[in-house]
Amino acid sequence: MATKRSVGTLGEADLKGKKVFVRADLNVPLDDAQNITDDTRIRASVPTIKFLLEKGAKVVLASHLGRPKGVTPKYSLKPLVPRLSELLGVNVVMASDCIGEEVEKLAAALPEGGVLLLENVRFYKEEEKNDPEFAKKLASVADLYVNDAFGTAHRAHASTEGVTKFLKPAVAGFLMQKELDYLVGAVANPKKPFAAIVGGSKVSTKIGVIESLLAKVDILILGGGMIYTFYKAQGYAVGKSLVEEDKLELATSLIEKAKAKGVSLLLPTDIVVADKFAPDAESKIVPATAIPDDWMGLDVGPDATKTFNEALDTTQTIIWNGPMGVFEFEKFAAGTEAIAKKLAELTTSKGVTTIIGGGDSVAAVEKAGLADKMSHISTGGGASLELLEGKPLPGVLALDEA
Ligand SMILES: Nc1ncnc2c1ncn2[C@@H]1O[C@H](COP(=O)(O)OP(=O)(O)O)[C@@H](O)[C@H]1O
Ligand SMILES: O=C(OP(=O)(O)O)[C@H](O)COP(=O)(O)O
Repeated sequence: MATKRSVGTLGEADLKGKKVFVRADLNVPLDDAQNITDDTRIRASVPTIKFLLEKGAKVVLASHLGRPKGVTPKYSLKPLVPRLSELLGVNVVMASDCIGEEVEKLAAALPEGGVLLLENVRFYKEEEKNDPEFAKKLASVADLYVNDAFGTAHRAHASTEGVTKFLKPAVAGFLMQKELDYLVGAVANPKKPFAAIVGGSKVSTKIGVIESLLAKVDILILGGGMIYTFYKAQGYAVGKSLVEEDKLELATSLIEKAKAKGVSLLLPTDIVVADKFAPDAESKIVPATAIPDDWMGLDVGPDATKTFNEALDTTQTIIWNGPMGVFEFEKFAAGTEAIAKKLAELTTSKGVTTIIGGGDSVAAVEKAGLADKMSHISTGGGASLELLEGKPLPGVLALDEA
């Protein structure tokens, strides 16, 4: 297994009075009014932080939110403060930056059992560049490091990887440990037939994962924004749908590879198209081969759902990452809801192992009220897929050995 599991964890170390830099993945979905629409990732981060507070530590909490280019108010972590404070039972103090003088002062003033939330680390381009100077600045306000950001463990960024060069010990939090324990086990030896369902909008990241998935799975179902690149590669018209022009050749070769490996690669046969990207768009169901000009595919159609369900009925293990459509808009939520229902039914009535990963996929399952019916809800979509591929997760590799 490429990602070692025996990472150091929070033990009985003397934490009293220590400043602990906790990297969490608080990348939660927010609506236009900055309300949190799914707080799964915040709730999942609570046990580690609470443990530290109960031991008398001072927590400096860091996360990214979204993919901002520079300082962008829309991606501030401020809207998370009330919910975090409520869940932790303390008044979380928020800094207006993640490094610098103000942060240093606030960190120095933290009482035992206090929490300082830093502003979005991705407001600095140095974060994603894993810049050592930036990592050093982040590290300078703490005594030790805890990484609980499983959802970001596949990124070698300053706050997930670089910072471990400056803070020792560097250990995994409870969420990180729980995710690795479950996923490494389930993925190393999946009960077969094994299916992966991949959708969502992060096409350029996820299309690369598909190649490795073909070596592991028996069935690969594609949905979401992923599919239009495949259609275009096959010569179909895709209207205004999401397409990654530079991935067309890759899509063609993936279709061929799936055939050669005997993997059943299922692309939707029908699509729900919209005349604009909006909740009140006009919509209609069309064959995947006949997407009209000026329309865009925003969900998979009912025939596709039927075919997917039949294929899933034959499986023993299913990993799902990425919604089938723009489920945030009611008109385009049916394909995603159908998958959520099918997986819940297979888990509860047939004992199929179902693993759901990714902020938005989990939000969709929560929205459908089915989260407690799945075998494992993972806080990482891309991270769980990369783990499944057998790729090392830099955020995990950087931690101390147990
Ligand atoms: N056909 C589509 N066109 C554009 N966006 C889509 C489409 N289908 C799904 N999406 C969007 O994909 C987003 C989730 O993508 P992604 O971040 O890759 O998933 P996850 O967070 O589960 O890993 C959702 O906000 C959803 O609206
Ligand atoms: O939401 C996340 O990933 P996911 O959508 O694959 O679950 C993580 O917070 C990582 O975010 P990134 O893909 O912008 O690095």
